[in-house]
Amino acid sequence: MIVIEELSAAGFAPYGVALGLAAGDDRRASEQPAWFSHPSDFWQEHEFRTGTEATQILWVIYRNADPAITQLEAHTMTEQALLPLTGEVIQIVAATGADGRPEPASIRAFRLRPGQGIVMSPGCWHATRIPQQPATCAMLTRSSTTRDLISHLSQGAPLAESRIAPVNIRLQVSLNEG
Ligand SMILES: NC(=O)N[C@@H](O)C(=O)O
Repeated sequence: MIVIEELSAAGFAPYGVALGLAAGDDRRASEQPAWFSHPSDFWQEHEFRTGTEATQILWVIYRNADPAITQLEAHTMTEQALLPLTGEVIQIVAATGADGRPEPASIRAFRLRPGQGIVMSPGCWHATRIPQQPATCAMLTRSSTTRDLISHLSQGAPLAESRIAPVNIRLQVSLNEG
């Protein structure tokens, strides 16, 4: 049973970068490019990398609330960012084990709230669930990875830029679950 954790920079570090958590003072103290003024602040959270292919913005609507996860997906050529817009999502992540499959001991689940986000490192195994209501998210990914995924999903073509692995995971969705 996997407990759903609140997102934290340290907790997500093995899988990528947590976004939207820096407190005001931390933003101002950062060495990263930033500007702070009365009308608006902007600061760099991450420089997104998609290798030699174009970076793509996807709008994604997640509707799956099933606490049982039977497969994880990993994109091998690019980072992937997920930014909840209209509601919370639960991101299940895992590192790769010595056998090249998701490492069971590394499986964790993080609650992503609007205003937060994550950047998953290339190869980060993942699946997404919603706690209740469907949620629209912005996703940054790699155009060729999306084309490759769609051809697999729609025509069964072999994956070139992603991997899918079977798993047997169950999220703890209530306190009285063991
Ligand atoms: N488009 C795309 O890559 N989607 C998946 O990675 C996903 O996690 O939804």
